[in-house]
Amino acid sequence: MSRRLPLSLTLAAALTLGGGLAASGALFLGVSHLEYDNMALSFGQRSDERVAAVRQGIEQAVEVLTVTNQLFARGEPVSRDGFRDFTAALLQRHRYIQAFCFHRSVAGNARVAVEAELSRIRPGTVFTELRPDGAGLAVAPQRARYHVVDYIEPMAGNERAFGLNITENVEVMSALEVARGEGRVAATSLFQLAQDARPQPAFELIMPVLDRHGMLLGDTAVVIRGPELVRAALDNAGLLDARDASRDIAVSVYAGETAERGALLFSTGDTGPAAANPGGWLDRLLAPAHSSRSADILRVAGKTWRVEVAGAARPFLADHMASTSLLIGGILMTLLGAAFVQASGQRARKVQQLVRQRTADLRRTNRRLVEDVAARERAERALQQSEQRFRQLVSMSSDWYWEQDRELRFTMVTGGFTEKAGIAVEGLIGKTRWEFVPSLLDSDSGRAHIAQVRAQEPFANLEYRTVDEHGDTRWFCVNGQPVFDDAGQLTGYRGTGSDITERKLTEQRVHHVAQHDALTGLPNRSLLQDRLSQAIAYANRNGRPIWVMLIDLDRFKFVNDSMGHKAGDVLLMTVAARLSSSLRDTDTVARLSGDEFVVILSEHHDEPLTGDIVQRVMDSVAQPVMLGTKEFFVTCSIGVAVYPSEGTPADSLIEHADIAMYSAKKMGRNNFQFYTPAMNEESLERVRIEGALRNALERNEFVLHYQPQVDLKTGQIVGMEALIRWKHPELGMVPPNRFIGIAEETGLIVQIGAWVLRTACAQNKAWQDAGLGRLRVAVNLSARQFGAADLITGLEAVLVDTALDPECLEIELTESLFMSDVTPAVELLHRMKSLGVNLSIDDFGTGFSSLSYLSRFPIDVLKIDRSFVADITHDANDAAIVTSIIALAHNLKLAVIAEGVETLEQLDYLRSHGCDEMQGYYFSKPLAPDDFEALLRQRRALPPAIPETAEAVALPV
Ligand SMILES: Nc1nc2c(ncn2[C@@H]2O[C@@H]3COP(=O)(O)O[C@H]4[C@@H](O)[C@H](n5cnc6c(=O)[nH]c(N)nc65)O[C@@H]4COP(=O)(O)O[C@H]3[C@H]2O)c(=O)[nH]1
Repeated sequence: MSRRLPLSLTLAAALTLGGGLAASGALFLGVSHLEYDNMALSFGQRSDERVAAVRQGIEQAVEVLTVTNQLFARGEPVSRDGFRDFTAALLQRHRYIQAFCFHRSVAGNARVAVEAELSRIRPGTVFTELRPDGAGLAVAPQRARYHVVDYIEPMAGNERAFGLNITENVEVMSALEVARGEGRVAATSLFQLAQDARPQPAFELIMPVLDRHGMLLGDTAVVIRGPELVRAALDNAGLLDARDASRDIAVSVYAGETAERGALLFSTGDTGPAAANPGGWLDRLLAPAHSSRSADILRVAGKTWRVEVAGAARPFLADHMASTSLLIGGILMTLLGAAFVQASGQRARKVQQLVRQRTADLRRTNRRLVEDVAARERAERALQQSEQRFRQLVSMSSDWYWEQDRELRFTMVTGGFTEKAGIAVEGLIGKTRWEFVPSLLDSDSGRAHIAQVRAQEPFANLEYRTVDEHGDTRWFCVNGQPVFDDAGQLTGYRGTGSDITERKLTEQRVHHVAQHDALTGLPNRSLLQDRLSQAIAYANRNGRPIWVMLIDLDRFKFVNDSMGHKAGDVLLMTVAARLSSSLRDTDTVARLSGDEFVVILSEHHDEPLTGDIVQRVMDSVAQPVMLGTKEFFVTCSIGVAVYPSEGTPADSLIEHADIAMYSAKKMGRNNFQFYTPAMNEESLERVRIEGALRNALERNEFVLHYQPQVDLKTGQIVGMEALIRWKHPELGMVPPNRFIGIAEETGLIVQIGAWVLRTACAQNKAWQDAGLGRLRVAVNLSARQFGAADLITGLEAVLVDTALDPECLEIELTESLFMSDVTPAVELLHRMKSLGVNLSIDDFGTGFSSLSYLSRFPIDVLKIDRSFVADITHDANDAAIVTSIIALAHNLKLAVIAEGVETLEQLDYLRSHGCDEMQGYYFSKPLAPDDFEALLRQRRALPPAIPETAEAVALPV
């Protein structure tokens, strides 16, 4: 790489330098010529000013003399005092005047008189003349005529001139002649002023004084100090002012046409030819013709005056500042311009290099940029797609997206919040969540949320409730997390929200369903427990008792079975409504199960708890109910447990109410009982029974008793019902009513029932084998057994094993077995019937829902429940029911057997209405097998009926 010398000029720089210098020089010359012209013009003006001032000064002196001459020319005598006063003012004003004089023309013979006159003014005054050698004064010789100084002012300083004769002064006299000839003021040549201590050139202006006839009386003259006149004239014109540049200019005044030294009147400097060009060599070089010198000739007072003016030498710069500045500035600018061009050129080369480098760099950068742009475009596309996906997802999802600022105020809510939440976004923007939903400030979850966001923590699943624009309640669920900047400062929150109103409503419905009975809408067992806990807490707080009532409908089973489930449901709903309306709103009515209801009564100060409340409940239930077209009367049994009371812990209230209710039922239904500890004993006994029952079979504690069934026509025993008895070693003989229900509840009835069936069949076969007659044995079949899968096979096996003729076996079924689902029950009955056994319906009339089903059932016998039989002789209703059952059975070709016959009246009634058989204490109680066998052997019988009383249906045997 070649190295360039630092001083090597570029062509552009050299051209700039050359051009700039040439232009600067040309400009300098042009401007300097203008400056010279200006200088000449200025000098001319100043010179003219000075010439005019000199002229004016001399003319002013002429004017003064002319005025003074008028004083004497009037022809009137002029007093010496008047002359003094007259001239005093003029002398004061015109200081260059040496003296005012009046020369009187005096004849030679009048010399003495005049000298005497003058001596009076100034003693010793005589006529004097200048010596011819000019050395002082001498007494004038005798002349024919004198021209003496008669008046002179001021006297002081001019005393020697007083009485001076001037006839011998050629200069003065010739001037007088000129003045007399021209009739105006004339000036003398210069002379040295004799009376002045400091000799200076002076001249005299003179003007003749003539009488009326033109005779010369004398003349007036003014002696003038020449330099002072010129100085005063210049001064009056302001040309000697120190501020004026008078020092720059010299003025010379000559009394004459030429500049002779002897004629020099006044001078401030050299104004000769040497001052023609006062500048230096540069001026001579630049403007050789330039001159600052002038010479003017004036003609004043009959004399020529030469006024020369010359400019003083001045530094070149004083008059050429502009051109010089221009030149220097031009040179500097040229140098700077050249330097700039030089630098620019060098920089341009560097820039070129740099540009090449940068271009290469730029190409590389550009390639990278193109790659970056492509990558960025890909990233932006991906971001757009991502954002589009996000927006689509948000719009499709039930969620919305929200953002808050650092003050936790909403700044944005997207994702169709308005459509999804039913609330305008504007109502949310600018508010905090708790300003939007003030209830958050009052709830535990709300306060916890506020503390959480103030601690700048994320939060999730915050659920709260608000009201939309239609006034509907809406539930929201929101999640959020804080947003921080790079410095870790919180900038806000963002998150998602969703409308969970449907879910909440579903939850509420589920919760309601979970806690309420579907049929009656009353609280169920679960909610009952909650309400009970609250009531107990209330009781504990206030010291007031609560009552828990367990209400069980009497004979609901009958309604349900006889009228169908729908009627049963209607009844339950009616009772539920009546219970609710008969109690206060603060009391709880719940459905426990089936036909069991629980009421919680809390005592209030205005209404103590009394038995009247219970009675009121019973009365409300006991109102007639319309089920379809029929009117029913339903009663209920109520057990009441009181809290607090001895022996009833809080968690046993319902159990104790249940025990009390059982007690009420046992007392004959439509009744209520308060729980007592004794009732609990019975309950405990149930528990004991249940425990003992599990071992009873193994321990052979069961036995069967048999109750004879008698044909009402023949009076003969035609069969017997097998009734189980339990001989417990401690409890003694336990009747079936005390343990059959428990056995059914526990399922033990299936095994017990199988034992009964086998034992009864075996016993019957044994008695038949013993020749005690072809009897029929009736065995109760419980609902649990009826539903057992091995019912048919078990029955078959028993018949096979005992070899009893199936016709000698009667299975007693209850109506409720068929009510839940008729079709499978009918099928099962047919399969049982196909084995050859007889089927009877026990307790008929207490629960059958639809008699029309009877025709579909393959049954043989209807057993009239003993509750109807008990009152047939007293109660027309029951009698009518029994009559109807008998008629119905016979219409269906079924036999009818009445159980619970205890009196002859009952027997007669039944017999008279065509009942086929009877069973009851009137004939025999259930008997132990030995006793029953003895009865058979005795051949005990009823008196036979009168044959024509009724159409009978033969019972199978
Ligand atoms: N007041 C009165 N009662 C009379 C009269 N005649 C008979 N009885 C009683 O009436 C009940 C008739 O039996 P049930 O209706 O089948 O009613 C039976 C039956 O439902 C059930 N039961 C008895 N034994 C069995 C059994 O082996 N299996 C099943 N599943 N249930 C049984 O226990 C119930 C009660 O049986 P028991 O106490 O033996 O009571 C028997 C019997 O002693 C009378 O003139 N007046």
